[in-house]
This record gives sequence, C-alpha cells and structure tokens, in this order.
Amino acid sequence: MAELAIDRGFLPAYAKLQRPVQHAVLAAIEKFAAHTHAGLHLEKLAGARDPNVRTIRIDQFYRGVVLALGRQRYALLNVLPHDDANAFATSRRFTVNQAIGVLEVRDQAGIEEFTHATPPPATGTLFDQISTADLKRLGVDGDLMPLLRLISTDKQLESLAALLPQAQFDVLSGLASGMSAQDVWAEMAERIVSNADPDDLLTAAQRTPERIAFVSGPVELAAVLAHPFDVWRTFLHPTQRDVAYRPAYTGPALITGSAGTGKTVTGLHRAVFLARRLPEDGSKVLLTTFTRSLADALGRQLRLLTTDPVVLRRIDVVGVDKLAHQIVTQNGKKITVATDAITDPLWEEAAEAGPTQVTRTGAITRVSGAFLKREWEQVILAQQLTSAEAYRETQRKGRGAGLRAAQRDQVWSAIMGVVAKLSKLRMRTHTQLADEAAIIAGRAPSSYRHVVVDEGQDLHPAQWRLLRALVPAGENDMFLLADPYQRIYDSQVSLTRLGIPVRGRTRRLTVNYRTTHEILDLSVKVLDPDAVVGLDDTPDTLSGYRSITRGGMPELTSHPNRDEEFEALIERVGTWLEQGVEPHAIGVAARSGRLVKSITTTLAGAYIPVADDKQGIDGVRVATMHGMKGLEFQCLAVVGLELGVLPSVNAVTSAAEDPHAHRQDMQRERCLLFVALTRARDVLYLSHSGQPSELLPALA
Ligand SMILES: Nc1ncnc2c1ncn2[C@@H]1O[C@H](COP(=O)(O)OP(=O)(O)OP(=O)(O)O)[C@@H](O)[C@H]1O
Repeated sequence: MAELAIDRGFLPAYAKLQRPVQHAVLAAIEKFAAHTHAGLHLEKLAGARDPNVRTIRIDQFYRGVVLALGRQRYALLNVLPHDDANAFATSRRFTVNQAIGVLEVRDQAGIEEFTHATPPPATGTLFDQISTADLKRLGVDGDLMPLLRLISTDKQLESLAALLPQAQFDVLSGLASGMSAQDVWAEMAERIVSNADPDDLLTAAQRTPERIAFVSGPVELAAVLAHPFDVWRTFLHPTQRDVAYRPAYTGPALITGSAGTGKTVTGLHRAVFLARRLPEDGSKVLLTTFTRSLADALGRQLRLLTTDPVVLRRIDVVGVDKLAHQIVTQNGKKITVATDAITDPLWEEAAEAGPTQVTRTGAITRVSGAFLKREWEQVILAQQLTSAEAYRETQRKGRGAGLRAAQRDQVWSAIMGVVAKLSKLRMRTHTQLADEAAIIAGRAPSSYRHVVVDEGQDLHPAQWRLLRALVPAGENDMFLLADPYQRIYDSQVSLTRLGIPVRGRTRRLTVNYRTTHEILDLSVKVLDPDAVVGLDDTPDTLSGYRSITRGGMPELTSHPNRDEEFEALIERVGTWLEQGVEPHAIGVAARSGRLVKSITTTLAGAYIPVADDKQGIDGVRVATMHGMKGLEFQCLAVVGLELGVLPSVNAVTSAAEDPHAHRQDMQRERCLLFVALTRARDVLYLSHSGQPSELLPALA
C-alpha cells in the first residue's frame, strides 16, 4: 500500500480550496492510500527540475503535487488548478541538507531566473568573508555558490527567502546579520548529522518533522486537515519539538524565547504529552498562566490540539489567581478579592498619614502610596516577612533607595495598617491569596503531577511558591515558559531562591512565527539595549531572534491633535475591514484605560463593531497594552504614542526620587510597548498626536 505524508505547505493550500474541491482531495487521498504504486495515476512531468516530483488528478480542474520519497511513500505537497500545479511541480527541487540531513525544497526555476537577472556587484558581496568550505559545512549547497557571489544587499538576500531552502536561508540570514560561521554552527550543533545520504529522501523526510508529517491513517489525517490554518498543531520547529516531547527532564525546565517564538504552543504540546503518560488514578497536569483571559485562550487552543476526552480530563487549565482563590476558599471560607480600585486609595491614605523618606539630595519627602504598595508586594509578600524585626533586617533587593531602621519601622506599620483594613473587610489581594494558598498547598499532596506555566515572567514569588507546593519535586515536575523581555509587572524573580532550580534544563526558542521580519525589526528597537536578567538569574539575549515571514513596513503617523488621530484610526480600521480582514483579527492598543474608552466610543460611533466579552460581542479588540498580553492580530494599530502618555507618568518614579526605581519603571514601559507591537502578525500601524513618545524615536 502506498503511504502518504503531508507537507506543511499543503495545509494552507487545502484551506484555500472550496468545499467540493476539499472533498475531492480527501477522496483522492483515500484512493491513494488503497492502491499500490502500479495503480496510482501519478504523472511525471516533462521539464521537471526534480525527477521525484509527480502530479495526481484531483478533479477536472485541480491537480495535487506529490513527492516520491521512495519505498512506496509519498508526500503531498500542494493542490492547485491544473496549470499552476504543473508550474509548481516543474519548478521545485528537493534535496537533502548536507549538514543537518533534513529534506529541503527550493524554487529552482526562481533561483535560475534570479541568477540570470542579477548582475555581479561592483563592490563586495555579503558573504565575501565566509569561505566556500565554511558555507558548505553549514549545509549550503555547492551549486548555490555562484548565486551567493551575486548578493551584495540585505534586500537581495530577503528576496531569496521564498526561493531558497529554509534552513539554508536561515544560515545565510544569520551570517548576513553579523554572526560568525562558528556562531551559526553552534546554533545548529544539536541537529548536525554525519553522512546525510543525498539520495535518501525518505530518511531525510523523517528527520524533518517541521515540514513533513507522517500520518498513521485516515483518522489522524482528518484531524490534521480539520484545522488547516493551525499549522502549529502538526508541525513544530525542531527545537520546539525537542523541548515539548523530551521524555524526561530531571527537574524543573525553563523554556525562554521572545515574543511569538511558540512558547505557548510548546507548552500546550508538553501538557498533552505529559497527560497522555499519566496513570488512570486521578493524577493531573496543571496548565496555568497569568490571567483568566489568557487561561481561557489556553483552554481553547488545547481543545484545538486534542479532542481526546481522556487527555482533556487530565489537564486542568486555570489562571493562577483563580487557582489561588479556589484553594483558599475550598473549605467554604468567604473572601472577596481586593482590586487595585479598592487598595489604591488605602495606600494613598496610608502614605499621607505615614512615613517620610530622605531623598538623595537630603530633602525629606513622604513616600508615595505606590511605594508602599510595591514595598509590600516586592519585599514583604515576596519574602514572606511576618514581623517588623524580619523586615528591619531583610535585604530589599532591587528596591533602590535604602531605608534606615527607623524608617523601616514606619513603613512596616503603615503597610500593616492597610493589611489590617483589608482583613477587616474580609478582603485579600491576589498576591495575598497566592501566599495563603501556597501555605495550604504545602500541607497536603494534590492530584497534580506536572505543572506547565505560560507567561512565567510576570508571576509573583508567592505564585511560584504556590505552584512549587502543588507538584512533588522530581522528574518532569515543572515546565516553565517565560520571556523576560515581556515582563510588564514588577515581579523580579529568582527561581533558584524559590526552590525551583532550572540550571542545566533551560532552552531558548529563537524563531518568531507570528510577526513579520519588518515588524519584529522595529519592535526590538524599542527594548533597552542593556541585557535583562532571566528567571534563572542569567542575562537573557535576543541573539538569533528572527522572523520567518516578510511583509510591509510598519507605518508611524503623526497628528496635530487627538481628534485627527482618531479620524485617521477610523479610516485605517475601515480600510482593513473593507479589505476583508475579520473584525476579530484587528486589534487597537493604547497605554491607558482612559484612551481605550475613548477609542471604543469613537469606533462604535463610526459603526465599527467593537468586541465586548461581557456581552459576548465579537469585533475589533480595543485594549490597553497590558490587556494585549498573549494575544495576536492580523492587523494592529497602536495609538496615543506621545509624550506624557507613554511612558505613563503615573507608572514611572522620577529619577530624582529614586534613580533605580526610575530605571526599572522605564524598562517596564519599554517592555510594555514591545509586548504591544509584537501582537501584530502582518500589519502594524502606529500613531501619536503632539510630541512623540521618547520611546519612539528609534523607530522613526
Ligand atoms: N511551529 C509552528 N508552526 C506554525 N506556527 C507556529 C509554530 N509555533 C508557533 N506558531 C504560531 O506563532 C504564533 C506565536 O506562537 P505562541 O503564541 O505560542 O508564541 P509565544 O512565544 O507564546 O508568544 P508571546 O510570548 O508573544 O505571547 C501563534 O500564532 C502560533 O500559532
């Protein structure tokens, strides 16, 4: 019997077909699976650049393009109208990468055309400094050398993205961006194979799970084709796959990677993998994240990844705040959550009545409500301090200006005053709840054997203590996903100090699957060039962080006032809608809740549907930059990017009051803008009225 594999490129092609053609494809596949090679009407094409490419009849108009891998195995590559299928089939060539042994495809006709049309450069080329031997060692095919000796600009290289084999293009992009051959080699090191057989396409295909999926039968095939847009369900990047399907980590594992590198996707695959292996004794996987809406999104994606009821029953998807609340109230205890709207006035009151602080210039000032709140969250709750003595002696790491013993006593009693008021109201903040829940969880074993944590960079130490207490320490206990460049709350955590040692079990994802190269290029410029420190106490890096798709340049527009800025926004969103972009695939982000409100009113006034979760209305999502965390949009507008709004005046301590806190706050604002910008998939539109934000000039 002939066996069929699916090429990654087949899914979007299949998705674009109309229903009857999709049915014809399925029928052709079924027939294919039932026949021996002799009975298959596979057509070889005259002028094909690859002797192993064939086409197969789908219906009167459409043909499928198939690659013969050898030993009765075939990979389905594409489905296109007759002439297009022939053009595709004759132009492609499949090769085996000589460094990493994967199956590669190139647009040979396109390469020939490019080589023919490009004159040799007058000055040097991008790869002059790299020897042919090094290029070959990195898997670049020998026959591409004449082409590379024509490339003198990044733009020329970019135009080869769609023509060259992906892995070879990655190598060339790395070299062109200034990486040495040695650095590129080090990135590939884990994938290097010896003696890749250039003629053994089947073995190469089996080494290429990011592009070729071997399906076990019609049920699995139907599952793959059921959601053809969600390519991540089937095709993982080799690093993602290795990380998600590693049989055993000897303890907690930390997976980092900046925006859009597939941390969530990897976490979902890991959760399913772990759940499948659990015994049928009530043991569970906890899949958790920062907020309820993110947890809801995780739940939806999980159900896309698997419909197996046994697996789904074994995975609890819940936001970490809700989890803490459930644990603290499990015995019927009545507790109301104190939101910022309730606590902020209490902190302000306490600050007005309370402690004074000596600034660097020697002036005596009152500490602010925000200072007290942060001191409570970041020092007292973070370190579980329960007495004035303990607070007096503690190291206030990361909190900038020092406090003398007498001041600490004042600060302590001001904070305890607020805590007492909350307690009297039978209220707790989320962080307090996590702290209490951690203590409760430590008393008795839970049903959780594994925990998978997404958006880990923003979890508070108390939340980490809770998660640590919920799973017994040991093999595969904690699988953590985090990006320190997206830290937008104040938690600065050292996992080791929380009893979660990840040393030797950290991996970094570098390929961004969400955002175009152009948008990503702009987004990373917003970040502080100073390295950020990760949850494992080591400096993180963006080296090798890159996108795999190309698109238009982001647009930055300037307006004399807010009204005109909003007019332009209405027009922009209207254009996207007219172009056929679904309302829910459009996002609008702004720094403040106030701006979000006016944008919502403005868009609604222009008859543009705006999403409202409470009322179950689907539409354009308008949210604060904080609210954009974890989401993504085909088209995104980020507006109100002016001085005074970004960075938010209220969120940044003045440098005169506390230079350390000022630096931290500015870093957080930069990360926040980075989070917002990297929500865009294809199109990014930015605007401001009046003076542009100081975080923007690098973009201009
Ligand atoms: N292997 C893959 N193949 C195709 N698409 C992928 C793959 N991995 C991730 N994606 C897609 O890339 C986008 C980003 O993935 P994901 O949300 O998992 O990244 P992330 O690292 O969690 O992002 P962020 O930190 O910015 O929230 C999603 O649309 C996801 O479906």
